[in-house]
Amino acid sequence: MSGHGTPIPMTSRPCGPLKGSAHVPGDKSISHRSLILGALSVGTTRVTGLLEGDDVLDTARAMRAFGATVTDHGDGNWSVQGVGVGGFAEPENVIDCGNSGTGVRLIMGAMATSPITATFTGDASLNGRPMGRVTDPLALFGARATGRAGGRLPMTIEGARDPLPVHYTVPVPSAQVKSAVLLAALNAPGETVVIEKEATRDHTERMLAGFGAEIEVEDTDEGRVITLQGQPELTAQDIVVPRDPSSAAFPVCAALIVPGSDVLVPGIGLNPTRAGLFTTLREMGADLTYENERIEGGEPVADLRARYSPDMQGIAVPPDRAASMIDEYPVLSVVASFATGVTDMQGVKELRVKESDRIDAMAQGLRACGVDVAEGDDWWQVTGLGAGNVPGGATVASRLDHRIAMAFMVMGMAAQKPVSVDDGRPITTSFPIFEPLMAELGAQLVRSNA
Ligand SMILES: O=C(O)C1=C[C@@H](OP(=O)(O)O)[C@@H](O)[C@H](O)C1
Ligand SMILES: C=C(OP(=O)(O)O)C(=O)O
Repeated sequence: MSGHGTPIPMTSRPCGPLKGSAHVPGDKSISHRSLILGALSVGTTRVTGLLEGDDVLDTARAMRAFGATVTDHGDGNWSVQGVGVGGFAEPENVIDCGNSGTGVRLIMGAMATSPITATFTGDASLNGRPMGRVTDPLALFGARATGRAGGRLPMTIEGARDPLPVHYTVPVPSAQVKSAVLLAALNAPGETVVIEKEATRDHTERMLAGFGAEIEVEDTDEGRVITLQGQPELTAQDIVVPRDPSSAAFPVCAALIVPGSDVLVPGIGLNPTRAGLFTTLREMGADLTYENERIEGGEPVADLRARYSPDMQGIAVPPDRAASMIDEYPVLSVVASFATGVTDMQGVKELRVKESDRIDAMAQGLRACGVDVAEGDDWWQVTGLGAGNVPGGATVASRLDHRIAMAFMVMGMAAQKPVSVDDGRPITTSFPIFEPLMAELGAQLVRSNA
């Protein structure tokens, strides 16, 4: 998502019951990691079900720029011929990671312990996001970063020539920071230890083990202690990417608020570090069930069935659940508008440094649609109006943020009047088939202002 060109306004009109099956695309986090670890391994990694959203396509291009051979075989089947740990070549041009925080931060980590220099940039959203959280620990390995004021992109990273292993406690709950450190540690001789006080998504740890790295994870009083031995030979793998719970959130939440709906969302990854939204919705009284629970590729997977739930109630979402649903707060706040009572979301400061300040973007949009929102630095509260009582009828700024755009499209499906966003283009960063998939279920989305 470049942010250049002409915005595409999008409107969601109140619709009849949503019915049918929603096959959402592959997991974004696992897709990025498949390409990056594939590029760092020896042999050919085959990936099935890769998310072909802009964020992941930017990572694929970046891996080519560092010397890997990345091939699109069609239908989500990709292969990556890796260069091995320490084998990255110096890119000839600037690496443009588009809208993707995960892409840029993980790739910076992956190159920071090789004797090469690379310059990174992104769109207006990514260029406003903090990178110091990644470049601080990368400096401990011996890498040097030069960027704009406040640690912003564009930024040049000069990789460490003689990297040292590190011992690092991640100061913010961020899987991107943790992963950047672990990927940098791959090319540092000796043992790197990363500690996270709050557990965040663990796809990097799981996948590193799958590619043959020596990695140990221990839950202690200090938090999760991850120990990785440097300079392993990673061996190419076959990876089947589970469907993305963060994308499943949209058809699931839409079904809960649109009268008469009954939607099945099959094959969703339910890794506990990702499934917080579904737990929260069930606590609110949502008719959301897990069917056909199973293990696929080492990850828990289920078919989610969501039915219209007119009696949901606001709850206090525990702060220690935040990391497991961090990308889902925008759409949760939409569901909360259709519940009764207050939904209280605490410990969510990280929402302010995503593709947009998501508390501010949602608060302004929800208020414009007739919903009361209170907010502080790291919390916000939505006062629900009850099923069928949300006015809607506004055009909301999507701020180069796919989750904001999709959340308001979901709201328009069940509000009294249509809801529009000024620009729907960011949606393709993570959910390129959002429009046809939701239309197939019965949503009425049009590309223009109401
Ligand atoms: O590691 C990842 O794949 C991600 C981590 C999260 O970001 P933070 O690490 O900044 O919390 C999340 O918001 C993002 O969509 C994907
Ligand atoms: C925060 C997100 O992504 P990223 O940080 O990778 O841009 C997201 O997808 O909601």
